[in-house]
Amino acid sequence: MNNHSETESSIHCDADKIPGWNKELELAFSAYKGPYTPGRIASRHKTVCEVLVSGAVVQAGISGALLKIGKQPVVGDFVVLLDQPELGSRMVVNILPRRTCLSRGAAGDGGGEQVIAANLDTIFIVTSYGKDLNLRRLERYLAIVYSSGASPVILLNKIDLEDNPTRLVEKVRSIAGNVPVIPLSALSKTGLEELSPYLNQGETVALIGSSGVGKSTLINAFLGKTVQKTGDIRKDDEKGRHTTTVRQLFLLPNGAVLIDNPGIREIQLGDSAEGLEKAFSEIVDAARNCKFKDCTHRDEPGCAVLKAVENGIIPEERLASYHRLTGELIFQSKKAEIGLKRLEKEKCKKIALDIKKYKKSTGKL
Ligand SMILES: Nc1nc2c(ncn2[C@@H]2O[C@H](COP(=O)(O)OP(=O)(O)OP(=O)(O)O)[C@@H](O)[C@H]2O)c(=O)[nH]1
Ligand SMILES: [Zn+2]
Repeated sequence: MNNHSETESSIHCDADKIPGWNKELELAFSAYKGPYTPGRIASRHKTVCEVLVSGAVVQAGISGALLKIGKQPVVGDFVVLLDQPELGSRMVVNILPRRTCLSRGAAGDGGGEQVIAANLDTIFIVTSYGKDLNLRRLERYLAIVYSSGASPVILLNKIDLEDNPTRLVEKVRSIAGNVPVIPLSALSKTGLEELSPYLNQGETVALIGSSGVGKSTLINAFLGKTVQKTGDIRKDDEKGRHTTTVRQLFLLPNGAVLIDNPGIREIQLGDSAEGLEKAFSEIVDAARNCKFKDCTHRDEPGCAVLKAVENGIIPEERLASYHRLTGELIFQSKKAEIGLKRLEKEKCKKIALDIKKYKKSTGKL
């Protein structure tokens, strides 16, 4: 395939610099001499990527050698491109070190983690008034975002549909700790200015949240035009139709970067132990006074967490949520372990077969 032609794309790159490029990346890239150029992944398809380079969006393939060692470029990645115009080829040959990365537990029985996007400064967890507002789901998102290394901000979209937004904002704040909770309406463009502190030049913000909460509408509002199709909500169950299909990076006129994520219906915790501790910091704090170091806060004597629940300091639902998510985490890591063991077994089998083949070919069998 000739992937060297510059593509027409909905992604705009007026800046003659790669957004988010910094000194650390410069240093990492300085190891590459010759026909190599830096770029940033704007969208990833199965075998091709759209890549922001200085002042343009280009298409590039992914080097087989890179995939072979398990490196998968994702949206937001800063990459090294090998340009060979004489061969009509442009390839992503390496991924520069990731500052932060948003992952989720991989689907299927192999366990492990799947990186969704990289090099994010802030993650907007978008939820909306109505049935989507689910504190337990927000707690899960918070744990995932904390473990990514990016800072979470909760957006409560569709305030135009709510008579008493303050009550709901307070409800969300009760589980959010120090995380900002911002009520807004993407459709009527109210409250959007509250987001400007997170959208400075060179900063990268990703949006996550269920399908239909208004992520695409929000991106369109920021860009001042329709770049992402939005879906109508089915009246009966308020579940959004899945309208966004590709995870994509958008450049705002001021040089900030927004990354949309298609509605993630079921997001698993992956390897978010640290994130979980941050999302439930009041439980972790209370647990320091438990009698036993390995207290599970279920029925042990001298459990300071259970006492805090009894005294109404920690809501019972918070502890139940913590238990449920901790259980999931243990399940995920077991799954990953089983997956690894299976992989090892397969590897051993292959080595044994190779030895057999070798012996056969040399007449030793
Ligand atoms: N009333 C109201 N409706 C909104 C608002 N924001 C978005 N919507 C509507 O909600 C529906 C879903 O919005 P989208 O922007 O497509 O949602 P999404 O989160 O991008 O969904 P996916 O692409 O499936 O992940 C559309 O019909 C929007 O017009 C808002 O602030 N108020
Ligand atoms: Zn305890």
